[in-house]
Amino acid sequence: MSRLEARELVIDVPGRRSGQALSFSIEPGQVWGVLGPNGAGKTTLLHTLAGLRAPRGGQVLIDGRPLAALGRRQVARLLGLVFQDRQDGFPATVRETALIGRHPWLSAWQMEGGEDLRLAEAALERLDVDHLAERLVSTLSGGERQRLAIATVLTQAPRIWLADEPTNHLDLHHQTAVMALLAEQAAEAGEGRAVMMCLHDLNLAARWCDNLLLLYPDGEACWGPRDAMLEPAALEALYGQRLATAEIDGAPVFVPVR
Ligand SMILES: Nc1ncnc2c1ncn2[C@@H]1O[C@H](COP(=O)(O)OP(=O)(O)OP(=O)(O)O)[C@@H](O)[C@H]1O
Repeated sequence: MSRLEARELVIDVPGRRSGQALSFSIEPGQVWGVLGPNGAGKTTLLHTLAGLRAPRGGQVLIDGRPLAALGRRQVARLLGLVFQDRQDGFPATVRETALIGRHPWLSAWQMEGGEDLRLAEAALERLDVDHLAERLVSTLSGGERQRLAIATVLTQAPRIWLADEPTNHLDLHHQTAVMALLAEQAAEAGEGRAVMMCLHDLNLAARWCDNLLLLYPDGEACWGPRDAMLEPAALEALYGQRLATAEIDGAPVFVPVR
């Protein structure tokens, strides 16, 4: 079990005055969504929580220990990040790429073993890219790449998931499948994981997240249980966009109004 905590955290958005200090804790079993318009700082927040960017102030802690005090390998075992953008570093197949998820668990020159391969194959199958295992990543479609990125983190098997727009490029079926996977990671009996994701789709957030953090372009923020945060007037202010609201299957649905 691992909990991820932001304590008086001030993220460093270049060229912007320091925004609100963020103090929240993502508990095992919880699924948090980060909402906000383009440029609000969602990716910056996720990268700061992952220890890839220094904050202007405050701390990130895992199970009460400052991230800065943990080694990179230990962080990589505990925390997985699905990036919004990715480049092909060198030619690699889909299977080889998924296996990169095992690197935090191997020593410097250790080759992946049978169990690593089994985990990678299971993750590729779960993300519906197992039929592409021999293909070069450079030949994949946008949605296939996105599913491989998630399969790679699934192979890594972290206790904490940070996902930057995990449904980017995905068709409706795969959007739902990925949200179900992330919810399942959080809910897993006995070993629930802490999950936080940035989302642009309010309706996915309303359906799948239990806590929401709203990030405004001026650095202000608010967070809390989903139902309290899905206030139409607050969401309209967040996006500068009028919304119509309905309820389907017990969950609110938001539609932009022209
Ligand atoms: N290296 C950098 N140099 C200058 N500005 C930067 C840099 N990195 C990020 N920014 C700026 O910081 C702001 C926050 O960026 P960030 O990627 O966190 O936003 P976001 O909320 O994830 O946006 P989006 O919804 O478009 O993905 C943006 O205005 C961006 O242009």
